[in-house]
Amino acid sequence: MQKMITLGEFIVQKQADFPEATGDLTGLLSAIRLAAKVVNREVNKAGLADITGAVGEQNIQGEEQQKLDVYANEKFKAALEARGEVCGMASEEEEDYVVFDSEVNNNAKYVVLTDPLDGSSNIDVNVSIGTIFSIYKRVSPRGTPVTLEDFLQPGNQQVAAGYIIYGSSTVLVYSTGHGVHGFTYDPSLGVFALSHENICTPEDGLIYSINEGNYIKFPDGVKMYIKYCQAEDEATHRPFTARYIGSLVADFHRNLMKGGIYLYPSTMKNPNGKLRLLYECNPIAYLVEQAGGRASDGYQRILDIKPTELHQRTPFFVGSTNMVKTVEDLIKEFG
Ligand SMILES: O=P(O)(O)OC[C@H]1O[C@](O)(COP(=O)(O)O)[C@@H](O)[C@@H]1O
Ligand SMILES: [Mg+2]
Ligand SMILES: [Mg+2]
Repeated sequence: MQKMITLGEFIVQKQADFPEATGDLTGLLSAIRLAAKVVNREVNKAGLADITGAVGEQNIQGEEQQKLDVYANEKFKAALEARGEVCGMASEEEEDYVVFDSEVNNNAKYVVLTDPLDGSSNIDVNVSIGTIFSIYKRVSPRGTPVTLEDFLQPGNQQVAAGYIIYGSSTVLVYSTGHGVHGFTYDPSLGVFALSHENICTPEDGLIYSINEGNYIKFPDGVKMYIKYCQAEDEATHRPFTARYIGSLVADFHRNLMKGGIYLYPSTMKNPNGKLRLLYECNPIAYLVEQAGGRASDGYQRILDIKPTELHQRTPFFVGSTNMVKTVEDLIKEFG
């Protein structure tokens, strides 16, 4: 029987690979692990009155906030603030960045950006949802309150990123720049156990994920790519299979494991697309590159985009390298 390796053990083992490590990132990751367990317990009750439905307020995105959006945001915020490694947080559910203003936190090294609950439209209909997180070292001096600049770093400066998917099982997937690893939650033991070490995504896949309901609003290059996916061609195993859950984390996770591409292009209504660069696209792009895949806005590498606003959006094409390259070529040719 293979020995179970828990997330906690794995993080500590990996820390040993870096003699200069201080243990701060280890501490931070264990805070995320704790919050994930707390949120997971609540997600499993989705459908019961006290955790179902909207809170009756809109967030900075103009979206109806769901009770689980707010709950997850509060639990991750509390877990991160309680740790001395984090000086501030930015979140989809917070209009401005949050300063953890205590002497210990002001002296901390890291900032965290998060989408506390991804796939909100699927909460009440029992479809997989998730949490996404992105971690940077601060650029402002330690011992002072965190600043906006600490959050507006390009994705290529991330020191770690990951997501939790609350699905048929709960899986935490993360990377600190040394491969992508997945841990499945064992509720009987209350631990995340290593289940997917060194995830690599195929260069070519057979799945495409896009909300085709927006088809007429898509740029021509994207329309061409959808037609390409649907065309008959045995040599390239087309037509590809269309799969769209409507939760970025769930669509990405499936495609990461099997090979595929997720597309959220610009539309006439959303010329910058829908997804948020800082806490949806950057962490997912970091993971896919660590797994051998590719992520762009159709023209440039997502991780090289220099952010200017906390909640800025970007078109997003992510997944198997050759599939993303194909849609990029069509966008460059047809717009
Ligand atoms: O309903 P649409 O327009 O297809 O958008 C679905 C996309 O929006 C999102 O729900 C946005 O994320 P949030 O739920 O965190 O706001 C993604 O998870 C998903 O991929
Ligand atoms: Mg989201
Ligand atoms: Mg969200």
